[in-house]
Amino acid sequence: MDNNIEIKLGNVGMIYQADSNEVTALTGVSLNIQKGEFISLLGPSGCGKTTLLRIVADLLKSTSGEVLIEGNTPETARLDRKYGMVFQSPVLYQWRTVRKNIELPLELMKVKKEDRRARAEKMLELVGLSKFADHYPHQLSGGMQQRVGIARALAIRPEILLMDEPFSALDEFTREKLHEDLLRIWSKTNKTVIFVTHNIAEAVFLSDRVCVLSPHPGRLSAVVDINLSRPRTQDIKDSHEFTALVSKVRNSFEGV
Ligand SMILES: Nc1ncnc2c1ncn2[C@@H]1O[C@H](COP(=O)(O)OP(=O)(O)OP(=O)(O)O)[C@@H](O)[C@H]1O
Repeated sequence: MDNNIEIKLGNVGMIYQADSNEVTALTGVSLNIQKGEFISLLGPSGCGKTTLLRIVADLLKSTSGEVLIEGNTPETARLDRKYGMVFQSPVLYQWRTVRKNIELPLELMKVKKEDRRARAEKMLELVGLSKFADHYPHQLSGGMQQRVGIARALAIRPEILLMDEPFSALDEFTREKLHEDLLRIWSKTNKTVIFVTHNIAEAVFLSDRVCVLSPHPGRLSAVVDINLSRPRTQDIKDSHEFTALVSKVRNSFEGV
């Protein structure tokens, strides 16, 4: 086995039972994800992106196939706290300060107070919010709240960061800034990232590989290598290579 493979998906399928109907959300998804890789799951609404992310996270069990996280089940990986999750809405506790929101998972893990404090400080610095540690969520912009969500996910020191359309509710300017910030954080922390999106340019800008999911039924129709140099800044979007990759990804959808 390749020691560098962190996540192995073998012929993963998911059939939901909805009343008397069956919905095939995913069929035959096979993919190996390397440690430290930045992967996007890209596709239109209903192609099974969230389903696949939830299967990896052990929030759902696939109905066929196999998922291995460093050779173990997703359940083992979850219990070992290998996952950090970031959702479209950061779900912050309004009565807790930014610092206290970031400390919350550490409290649940019974991490000592001084250690919690120190880790939260480090995370605040990483996401550029040190000055806002004692603010409450409603005092922050949407982009800042999402940074708190990222800091909280990273506080438990997960190996794998699972992100479900984390920036889709943000305006274009904020989103672009967060793209660059996320890449900086990723390069500093060496996490494996699975990033769900339906935005082609976002997937190309961020990823090492873009996994294209096509609908009816949800399946992996292509995996496109994004061999753009790093670090990446917004001006890369003006390059011929970038536009060529966006076209290549767009042309790899089937039945959309
Ligand atoms: N709990 C459920 N019961 C029945 N069908 C479901 C359930 N959850 C999802 N589905 C169906 O499975 C398919 C894939 O859904 P999923 O949410 O994974 O897609 P998605 O690509 O993440 O979509 P979106 O971009 O809109 O979030 C869809 O047809 C959806 O209707």
